Amino acid sequence: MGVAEKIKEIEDEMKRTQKNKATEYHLGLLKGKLARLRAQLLEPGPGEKSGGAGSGFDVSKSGDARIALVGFPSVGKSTLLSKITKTKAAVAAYAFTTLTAIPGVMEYGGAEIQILDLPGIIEGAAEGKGRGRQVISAAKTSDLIMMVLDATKKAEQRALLEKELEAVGIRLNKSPPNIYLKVKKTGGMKITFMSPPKNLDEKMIYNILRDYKILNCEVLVRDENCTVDDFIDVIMAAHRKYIRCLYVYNKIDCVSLSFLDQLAKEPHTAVMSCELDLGVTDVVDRAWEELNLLRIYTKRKGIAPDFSEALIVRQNSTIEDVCDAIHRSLKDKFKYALVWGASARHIPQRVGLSHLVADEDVVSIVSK
Ligand SMILES: Nc1nc2c(ncn2[C@@H]2O[C@H](COP(=O)(O)OP(=O)(O)OP(=O)(O)O)[C@@H](O)[C@H]2O)c(=O)[nH]1
Ligand SMILES: [K+]
Ligand SMILES: [Mg+2]
Repeated sequence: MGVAEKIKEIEDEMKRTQKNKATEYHLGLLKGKLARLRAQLLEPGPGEKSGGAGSGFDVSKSGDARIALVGFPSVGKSTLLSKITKTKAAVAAYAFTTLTAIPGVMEYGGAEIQILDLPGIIEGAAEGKGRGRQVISAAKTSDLIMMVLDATKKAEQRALLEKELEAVGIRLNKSPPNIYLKVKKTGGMKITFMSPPKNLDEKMIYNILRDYKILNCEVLVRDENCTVDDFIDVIMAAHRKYIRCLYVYNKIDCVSLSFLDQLAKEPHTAVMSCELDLGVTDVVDRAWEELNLLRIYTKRKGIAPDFSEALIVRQNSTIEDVCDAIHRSLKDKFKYALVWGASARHIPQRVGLSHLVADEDVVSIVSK
């Protein structure tokens, strides 16, 4: 039996099994097995390279961050790429117009963001339908997934896509579960809960670990809300990727205003019409926010700052991080910095290395 058939068999058994106290441990074990098989399915087959060199999906990363456009066919992914970058991808009303990964560069206030337009994916993509596997592997390399959805299509499309991404180990808008797991050579299993868990117990964890042949280890569950799925994610940590996701509903020119209002209220969601050029700049701004990056403009004494080139640092960065981004030894010569912008109490503010910077701050470093 092939891996795909084994997966199908387990999924069918899970559907058949009623959820109750008596079946809970058995279902937990099935979930664990399913996670293992799914990881196996993603391993490249004989003679098949992962990502597939030459397959049109091996795009090298460039710029400060990468955003992947993921969605069903003909939702407008390529239309969006053509709108926000200089790259022109083929756009057409038929499904699977795009067959490979097409990179473009989006300039955003001195930051350069790579946008990866991908072929449409369909239900069953995780199991290798269409080019699903390559598309999802490409999406896995991104810093943000923009899930492009068709506002005129049924609401289920979003859940279906989420399920496909889940199946290959992508976790959207989630943090890694707060569970510590250390595999050891000897000593048996030591399982500890920081507070009584609501959805997990020692027996469940013990059974799953045994099934994974992990017999010596230390487990500390730090969050009372952790579930069996979370625990399996921790065991499978090498195959899990936690990625931010912005849900983008396109084609709002074809829906009613009240429906539009309803969509726009969902979390991590933006709405647009590429056709009417409505909301596209808002989508771009929202994507930038979701990336959690800051643009810092440096300024030399007596010269106006250059806003065409930004230094990119992570959220919660300090002047010290800004120095490191400019040059590794700069902070050794650091005397103070002058800051103009949202992080400054007055303008300019004279600050030290520990000062937290904000997006679009202008910084001038004064050295000894
Ligand atoms: N009404 C409307 N149509 C749009 C909008 N944006 C794109 N389209 C149309 O939707 C169709 C599909 O657009 P594409 O950009 O090719 O879609 P895609 O998601 O890249 O499709 P695949 O590459 O086949 O997966 C085209 O006919 C576009 O003209 C929009 O905002 N409103
Ligand atoms: K299309
Ligand atoms: Mg396309």
